[in-house]
Amino acid sequence: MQSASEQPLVRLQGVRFAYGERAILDGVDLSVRRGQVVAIMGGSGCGKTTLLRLIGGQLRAAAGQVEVDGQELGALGTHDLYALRRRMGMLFQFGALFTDMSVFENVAFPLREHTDLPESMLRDLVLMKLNAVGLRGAAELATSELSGGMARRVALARAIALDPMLIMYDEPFAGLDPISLGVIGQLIRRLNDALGASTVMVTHDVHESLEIVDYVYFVSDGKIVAEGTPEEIRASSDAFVHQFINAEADGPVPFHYPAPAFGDSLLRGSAT
Ligand SMILES: Nc1ncnc2c1ncn2[C@@H]1O[C@H](COP(=O)(O)OP(=O)(O)OP(=O)(O)O)[C@@H](O)[C@H]1O
Repeated sequence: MQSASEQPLVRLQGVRFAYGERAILDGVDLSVRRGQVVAIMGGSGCGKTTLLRLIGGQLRAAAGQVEVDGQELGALGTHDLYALRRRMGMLFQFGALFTDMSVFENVAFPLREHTDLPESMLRDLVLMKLNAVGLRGAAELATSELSGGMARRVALARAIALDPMLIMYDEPFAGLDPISLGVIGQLIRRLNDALGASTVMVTHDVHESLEIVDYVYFVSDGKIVAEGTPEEIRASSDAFVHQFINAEADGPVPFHYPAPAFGDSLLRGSAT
């Protein structure tokens, strides 16, 4: 039997999920070992965010198991699920900040919500988190005074405010210039290691991610179609991986939505 420290922090086995009749995931196996930064990649709409929401317990699998820190989410009651969720930091697309609060108050928010810390301790903690993302000096700024890259860093500081064991990011690089993108990538890695946490991130930025992650899963058609370390991914001869990392328009994922031959459509004088 594996000891707790050898057990993956996150383990999905045979996970199926559907929105109504529409199957999104079908037999997904995936695991995140403690201390790892893992990327989930795949085309638009393939179910990456859905995977994060299943791990975060906001959605329940229709079949299979989702385990976090040895606990099977499907078996947890609301109270235990909330307790587990408190130990996860989540930064969903663009990590919207509260615009009517200062940088300091944005990071303080989860601490005020979930703890009864005295104000002086709370202040020290917020400043430590802001320091970790290089923005201690920006504590009193309004969110309107931040650049896009700075706002993302504040969102990161907020996501780690409660020292999570698992940090999840959905498209952490979206909309960033190349320099901020590099800064955020390095921060994701550094914060993970400094906190002794594990990280799962959903991203389209293959090259940035391969620099900082330990392992990558590729999702397509509801399944994991490829996986490996960055070295294995770079060396992979798998057609899907090749298409994805070289940003080719056509490959196993076709450029064209299925349609009758173009000539037939034109002859019929219809768009289909
Ligand atoms: N609440 C919902 N109800 C019904 N369908 C949904 C819902 N949320 C998402 N979907 C559909 O499920 C599929 C998977 O969505 P998901 O957001 O997980 O994809 P994704 O891989 O994260 O996409 P993207 O990279 O474009 O963000 C999409 O086709 C989406 O349209």
